[in-house]
Amino acid sequence: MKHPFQYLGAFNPPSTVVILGLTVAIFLAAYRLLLARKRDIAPLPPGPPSEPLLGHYRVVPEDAAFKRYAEWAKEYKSDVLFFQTFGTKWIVLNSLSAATELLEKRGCSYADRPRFVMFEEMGWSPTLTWLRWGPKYQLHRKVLQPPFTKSRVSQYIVLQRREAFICCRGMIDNPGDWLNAVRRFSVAIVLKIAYGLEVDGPESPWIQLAEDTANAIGKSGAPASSIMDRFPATRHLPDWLPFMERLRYARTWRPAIENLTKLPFEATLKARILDPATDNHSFVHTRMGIWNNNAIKGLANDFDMEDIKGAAATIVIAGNDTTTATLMLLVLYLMQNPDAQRKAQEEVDRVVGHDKLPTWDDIPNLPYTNLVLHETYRMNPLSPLGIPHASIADDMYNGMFIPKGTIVYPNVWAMCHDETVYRDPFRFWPERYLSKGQGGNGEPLPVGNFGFGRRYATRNELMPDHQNANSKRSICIGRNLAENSLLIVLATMLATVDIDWPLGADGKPAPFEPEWSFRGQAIVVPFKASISSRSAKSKALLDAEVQALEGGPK
Ligand code: HEM
Repeated sequence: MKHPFQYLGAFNPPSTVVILGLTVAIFLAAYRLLLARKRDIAPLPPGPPSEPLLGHYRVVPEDAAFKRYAEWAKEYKSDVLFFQTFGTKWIVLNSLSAATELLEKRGCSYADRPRFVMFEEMGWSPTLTWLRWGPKYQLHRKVLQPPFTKSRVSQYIVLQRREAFICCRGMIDNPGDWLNAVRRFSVAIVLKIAYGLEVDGPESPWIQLAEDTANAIGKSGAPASSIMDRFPATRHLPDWLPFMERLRYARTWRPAIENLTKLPFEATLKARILDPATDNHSFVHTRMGIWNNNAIKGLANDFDMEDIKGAAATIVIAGNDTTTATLMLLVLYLMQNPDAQRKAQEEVDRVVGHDKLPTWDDIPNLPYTNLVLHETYRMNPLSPLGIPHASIADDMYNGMFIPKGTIVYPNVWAMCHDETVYRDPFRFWPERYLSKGQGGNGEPLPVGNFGFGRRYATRNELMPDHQNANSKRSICIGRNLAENSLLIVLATMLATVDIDWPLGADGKPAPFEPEWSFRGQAIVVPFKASISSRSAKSKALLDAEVQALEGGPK
C-alpha cells in the first residue's frame, strides 16, 4: 500500500519543508557571518525589525509598499533603509539626493538588475528592461536605443499626430468607452514602430492583447519582490500552497505575456514570407533585414531571432501601458481640476487658434500644457519604486555599508511627495513650477519617473570624469517617444474635448473618489468621465484631419 504522501507525486511536504528549512538556515547563517564581518567596518542602513527566518518578508506590505517605506524613512530618520529576506538584501532610497548620488554619480556600481524570477515564470523573452548588466544587456541597449533618441523620434511624429486625432475623435464618438480610444492610441503607436502592424479599428484584437498584458504587468507586484525573487527555489513549489499567490498569478497571466511576445512577431514573419521584399521600416523588419544580409554574406549574427522577438516585445510592453496609464491620469486630473483644464484650453486656443488643430510647431509654445503633464508625473509616478537596480560592488554611503548584490529601489513616490520640496504635495497645481513672480512657488520639476541611473553606460564612461550625470540621464529609452505622444494627444484633447464629471441620476455632475491599484504599478482603476466635443468647429476640424490622414502617409 502506498504511503499517503506518495499520492502527492513530486511534492512530498515533510521532506521538502525540512530541506527548504535547512537550506534557508544554513544560507542565513553563512550570510549573517559574512555581513557581520563587513559590519565591523560600518553599520548597514537602518530599517524596521525583521522576523526570525522570514526576515522582512511579512513586514513589508505588498500593497502600496512605497507609502510604508516613506513612513519608515521618517521614523528611522534615514533616507536609505535596509531590508533582507532569505538572504536577499534590498535598500530603498527615499530622497532624490540619495538616488542621484548612488544610481547616477556612482552608476557603475549600481548598473545591474536583480534576477526577476517571477517574470521568468510569466514567460518573458530576453527583454531589455529586465536584463542584467552584461554583454547581452549592452547588445540589446545598443540595438534598441538608436531609434528613440531625441532627434530620431521625429520619424514617428506623423504617426503620433494621426493617432492623436483618431483618439480624440474616438473619445467624442463613443464617450462611454473613452478608455478604448486611449488604449488604441498607445498600442497603435508602439505596434507600428515595433512590427509595422496597423490597429485597424476599435475592435482590433491588438487592443485586447495590449490590455491583457497591461493587466498582467500592472498588478504583478513591485518588480523582484515576490517570494520567488527572494528565494528562487520556491518557484518549483506547487502554486496551490497558501503563500504562493504570486506564483499562481504568474502562471495565470503567462499566456498574456507569451501571446504579446509571440503573436505580433508571427504576424510580421507571415507578412515577410508572403512578400519577402516587404520592408515597412519597423524595428523587426529592419533587424531581420540585417540578420538576412549577414546570413547571406556568411557573417555571424550576434542578435538572433529570440533577441529580435524579445526586443520588439519590449517596445510594445514598455511603451503601451505606461502611455495609457499616464493618459488615464491626465483625464482624471483634468476632470478633477476644471480650473487647470480651462487654463490649459485657453493656452491652446491662444497659441493654436480656432482654424486648425495643434501641430508639432505649437508644442514648444504651450508651457502650461507641459506643466500639466509634469504635475501628472509628480502626482502619481507609475512605477513608484522604479525598476530596481542591483549593486555590483560593496559601497559606503553616509557612513553606512551597502553590500554587493543589494537590490536598490528608488522611492520615486516619496521624492515626488516630499513636503520639504513640494508645498501641499497631494494638490494638483501645475503652477507650482513657475517662479514666485509668475504666481508659482519655484518648485523643481519632478525627477525619476523615467528612472534613475546610467545602466546603459560602459564601465569607462562611468569613471570619475563623467560624474555630471544630469546631461546623460536617460535610463528609459522611450522617454522622448512617450513625451511626444503624450504632448500631442494632450494638446489635441484640450483643443477638441471637454472633460467633466459623469452625470448622476439627477442629471447633475456627480464627483466621486476614483479607485487605485498599488500592487506593482500605481494605476487608477478605469473610471467614468463625461467627454463632449468642445465645439462644432473643432469637431469638423477633427473629422477633416482624420479623413485627410487616412488617405495620407501611414
Ligand atoms: C510615460 C511613459 C513611460 C514611463 C513613465 C517609463 C518609465 C520607465 C522607468 C521608470 C524605467 C526604469 C528605469 C531604471 O532602470 O531606473 C524605464 C525603463 C525602460 N523603458 Fe520606459 N517609460 C515610459 C515609456 C516608454 C516607452 C514608450 C518605451 C518604448 C520605446 C520605453 C522603454 C523602456 C525600456 C526599454 C526600459 C529599460 C531600459 C534599461 O533597462 O536599460 N519606455 N521606463
